[in-house]
Amino acid sequence: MAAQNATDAHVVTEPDGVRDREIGAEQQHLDRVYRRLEEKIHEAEFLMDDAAKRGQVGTPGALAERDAQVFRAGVHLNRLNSEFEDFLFGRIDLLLGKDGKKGPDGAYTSVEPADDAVRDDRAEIAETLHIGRIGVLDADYAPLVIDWRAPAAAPFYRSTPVAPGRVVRRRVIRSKGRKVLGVEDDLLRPELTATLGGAELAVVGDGALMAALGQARSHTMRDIVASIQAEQDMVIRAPAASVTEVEGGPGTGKTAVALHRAAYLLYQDRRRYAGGILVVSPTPLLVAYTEGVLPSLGEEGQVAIRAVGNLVDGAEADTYDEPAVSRIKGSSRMLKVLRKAVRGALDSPSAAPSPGGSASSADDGQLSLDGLGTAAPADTPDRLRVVAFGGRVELGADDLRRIRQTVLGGTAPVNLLRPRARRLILDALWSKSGAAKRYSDPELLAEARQGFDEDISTEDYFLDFLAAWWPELTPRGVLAAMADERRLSRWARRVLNPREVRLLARSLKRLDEHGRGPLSVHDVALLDELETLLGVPFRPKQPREADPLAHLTGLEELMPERSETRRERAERLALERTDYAHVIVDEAQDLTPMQWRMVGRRGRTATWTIVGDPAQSSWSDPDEAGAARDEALGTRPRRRFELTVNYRNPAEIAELAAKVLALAMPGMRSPAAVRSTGVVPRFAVAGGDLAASVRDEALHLLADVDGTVGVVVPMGRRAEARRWLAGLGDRVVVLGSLEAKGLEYDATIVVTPAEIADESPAGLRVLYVALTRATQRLTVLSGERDDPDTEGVPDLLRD
Ligand SMILES: Nc1ncnc2c1ncn2[C@@H]1O[C@H](COP(=O)(O)OP(=O)(O)OP(=O)(O)O)[C@@H](O)[C@H]1O
Repeated sequence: MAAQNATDAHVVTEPDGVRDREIGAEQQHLDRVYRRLEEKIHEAEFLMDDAAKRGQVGTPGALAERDAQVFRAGVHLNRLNSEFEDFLFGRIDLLLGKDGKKGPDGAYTSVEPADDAVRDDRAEIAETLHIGRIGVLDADYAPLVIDWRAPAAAPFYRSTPVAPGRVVRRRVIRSKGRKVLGVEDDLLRPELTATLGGAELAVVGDGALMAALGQARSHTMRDIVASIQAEQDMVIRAPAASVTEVEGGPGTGKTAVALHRAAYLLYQDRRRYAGGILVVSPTPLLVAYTEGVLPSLGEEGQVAIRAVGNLVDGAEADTYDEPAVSRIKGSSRMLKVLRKAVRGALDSPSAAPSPGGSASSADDGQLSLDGLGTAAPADTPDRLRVVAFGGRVELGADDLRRIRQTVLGGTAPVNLLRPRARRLILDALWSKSGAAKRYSDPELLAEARQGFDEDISTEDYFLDFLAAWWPELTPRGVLAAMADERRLSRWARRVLNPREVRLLARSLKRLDEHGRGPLSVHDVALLDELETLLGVPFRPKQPREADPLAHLTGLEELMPERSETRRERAERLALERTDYAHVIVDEAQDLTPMQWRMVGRRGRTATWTIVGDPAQSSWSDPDEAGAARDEALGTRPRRRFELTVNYRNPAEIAELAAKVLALAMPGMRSPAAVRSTGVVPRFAVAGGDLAASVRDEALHLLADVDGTVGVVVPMGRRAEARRWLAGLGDRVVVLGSLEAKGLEYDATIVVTPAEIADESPAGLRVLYVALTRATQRLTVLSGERDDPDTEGVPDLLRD
């Protein structure tokens, strides 16, 4: 059943004066809470003051103690200050519980009422709990406010008239600063005559959910903490173990639920999750839209929200490839191509960060060597010549090729193979020098060999040769090397067809020879894969400079620098690829196979929450993406939830969108809209001047709604559409069809639907996304290609 707990609940029209009296009662409670908060702020300030004084003692112990105290007090003060505004939002009035046990928050723990709590449909309220963004206890440790994430707050969200538990009345309190503005009640046991302190329980208002949904939208998402619905609450509070998968149509609250879940997990187990929750979002626009939600829930800094194109440090994708190229770059076939490319790129100098390698010759010692890659500084040397024991020893192109092939034989990361290559080169030189024959005594032989190795391998020429012949490759460099169509077709043989090779190579020409230049969203997953395939070689740590505490602790003496052990290296590599404790994937249906691999690497030991809607997928091959998702999640058990109610679109808009859903995914059900506005979508037809039509429609909608207007255009029309709408103010936003994902506006114009649908194989699903962004008004503006009928209804949206 749909979780319309607030909408199903019984609502009573209150007699005059009741509302004011009830608001007054809540005001009194809020005043008490504020007095208590002020006391706590004084306590925190005192603690900081005291801690600062202790710091003056100056011993290392006192310093550490001061730091810890100041930190704790600072966090405390910060939380109190930031959550001071509007943090009390709910109240539940409860029957007597089955047992009389209280939890750590001071509330009774029983979910079910006592057998004798109700007699002849009459009952006395036994407990009243106020719910807020943080918990506040009074001086006697009785709860003034319960944290919304505490178990005692769950009935506020979960109780329905069908399963009310102990809840008789649920109240949403609206306040601003210190002032209570209003209350909205739902009666969950309408059959009861309940009393509180002898007086009959009052019921006020027409439902908090509807009040929340009717508000004008701004450019940022609001939290839904005061009106979370029962089916949403089940997801938010689901145990963190393994994988929680959530599916639901547009507007069912998936993004909101995912963010509230992050806050809930932090509350449940802060030690485990602090700093370790990653939220992967499809676009930077959605990141910007949602990033205020967690701070409004009192969680700042512990959760990283990153767009999928910004997951790799230092790589900010700001470009979209055309659909045919995205399909190639996102496909798991790329893995084979990249594996070949990292090995092949050793012969393409641009893949190295800076061309090294031109070695100078020298004949001034017992040994000299000469890396003869002289044609151009960046060329790979094809000969190595040393003078040893008075004679010349040379490795030619064939020798070097053989050594390289031997070293590259396995699947180890290419950048980590240089030590092995170096060893084989020295072996080959030694063997060619014939020196082994001169020593019959094995000890002398070993000594001579050691000397030979040390002498050669410390010479600058040899180091230069190695740097040129086996350069450290960078992911960007390899990507740039793939822009060479001839080379790419070698690496992609039997994986990509010639047309695909051409498209891929051409799209990478945006980058210069070292891979600098604008990256597309799909390039980023390739870079991440390349980084794994290449490996990050160990670099000895630079001695640390001026650590002020070093002389106090003596730690430097206790821990001298050592070379890295294999285990340390494994740990370091694991750390470098930041691994999160929990990964939340929003709009999961859009991740390509290569992106799943990238995200999977960030959650190898994580628990997961994955929210998405297959009907909104812009990826053309859901089966391939599904397989990559399975691989990223491994064998972890999964728990599935479905969200069934659309809180965003009025029924009139949802019905229209359902027509496209029926074309895009026949048989798929769209979620039930929770409200209707009575305003049907408007159909308009652009005359000869599309720009003027779009502008006119935008002006209409600006007059119709108080909040935002989103204009969704085909990806290729983004730049011109921005010009068409210039000067209309910041309530109007232009979006390419792929950028509309996850966002919402009070009013939306969908421009030339057929063009959006034709943009890619997943175009109909992309159009479905565009049609489901509006909370109040929708205008569909057709062009010629839409074949509109006399009413202006485009072919795609007719019955
Ligand atoms: N319980 C609720 N109370 C108030 N508003 C809600 C509730 N649930 C969802 N909403 C609102 O409904 C809108 C849609 O929510 P959200 O963006 O999380 O949905 P979604 O499932 O991620 O949608 P889409 O798949 O289309 O991106 C938001 O404005 C959100 O605040």
